[in-house]
Amino acid sequence: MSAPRQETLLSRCEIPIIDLAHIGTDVCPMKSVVRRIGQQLFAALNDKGLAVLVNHGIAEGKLKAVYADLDNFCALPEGCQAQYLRNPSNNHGYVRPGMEQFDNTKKELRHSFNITTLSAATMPAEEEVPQFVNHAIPLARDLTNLSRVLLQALAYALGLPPATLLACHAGMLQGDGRNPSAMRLLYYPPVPPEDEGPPRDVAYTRCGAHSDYGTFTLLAQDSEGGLEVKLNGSDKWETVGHLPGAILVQTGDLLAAWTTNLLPALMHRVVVPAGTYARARGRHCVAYFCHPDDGVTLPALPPRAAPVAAPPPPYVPHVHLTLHHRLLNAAHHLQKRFRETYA
Ligand SMILES: O=C(O)CCC(=O)C(=O)O
Ligand SMILES: [Fe+2]
Repeated sequence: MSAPRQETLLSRCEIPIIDLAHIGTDVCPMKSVVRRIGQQLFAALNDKGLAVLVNHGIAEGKLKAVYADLDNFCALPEGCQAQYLRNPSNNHGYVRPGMEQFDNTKKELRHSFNITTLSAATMPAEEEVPQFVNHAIPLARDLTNLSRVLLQALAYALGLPPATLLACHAGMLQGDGRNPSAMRLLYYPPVPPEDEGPPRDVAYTRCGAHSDYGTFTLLAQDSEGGLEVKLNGSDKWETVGHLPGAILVQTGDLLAAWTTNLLPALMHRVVVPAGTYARARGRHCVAYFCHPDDGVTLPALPPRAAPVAAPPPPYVPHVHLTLHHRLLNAAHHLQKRFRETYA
């Protein structure tokens, strides 16, 4: 008898799907389409904390190519990988399993390659991972352009002139040190079978519970599963599931702080899937963390014309993200979170 199919948020149609057809990664999309996307995105982030983007124009092949490149990078000798280790001053580079921990009670099995600048000199060389640069740079540009569309859409939905948020995020992946946005390639290796695992008191996970630190995150994942979220207002972990070709968008800490929780930050984690077969398979994902430029002050939000369906959950700010200081201290918030999570 086959195993029962797992119910997920996607299989139950509980995550709003936003169709970006007619936009692609165009730099100059149509106003009416952007306005409609803004309304849908605002409603989804307000109600759930995440949405699914389809017809976004980023071909699946581009994702598969970087997944394979990261596999090849992870197979290099440690000494060779060491040239590309994460630089704490710009967050660019390779993060070995255990170097970044969200949950200190478990061993987090995850390889990441953070890309914060598009300079080829900072990426694996052609003779080490052929095509890494040729695949990663166009994908990073596509995800930056997609983020720019969403920033315009959000501005409309928040009642701001459409270019307002774009102007606050002008430095995304420009590599000039004024904006901490990053594209992160992730590979979660197979997890040893339970009976061959580490001593009983050490548990494995893939990524401990956290919310992301910036404005929003775009997430493309393969079909292996394991991503779980707590929807807005809920304390229950739920499995997201997989929609082929789709990209998730989820709210980060800064958008939550700026909107005083009208758009709350989404708590999420990646667990090791149950069963020997699923544990023995690796998982791949690309995350794009969209952040405002360091030092910008996000504009005050106009009062909302109509109340949203449900009042936002009470906003409990990080001490350094209080109402008075949150806008000036985005960079400070990020540095604090990096200190907490990186060994
Ligand atoms: O792998 C995933 O699906 C999520 C990764 C993640 O949450 C992160 O790197 O911040
Ligand atoms: Fe995350």
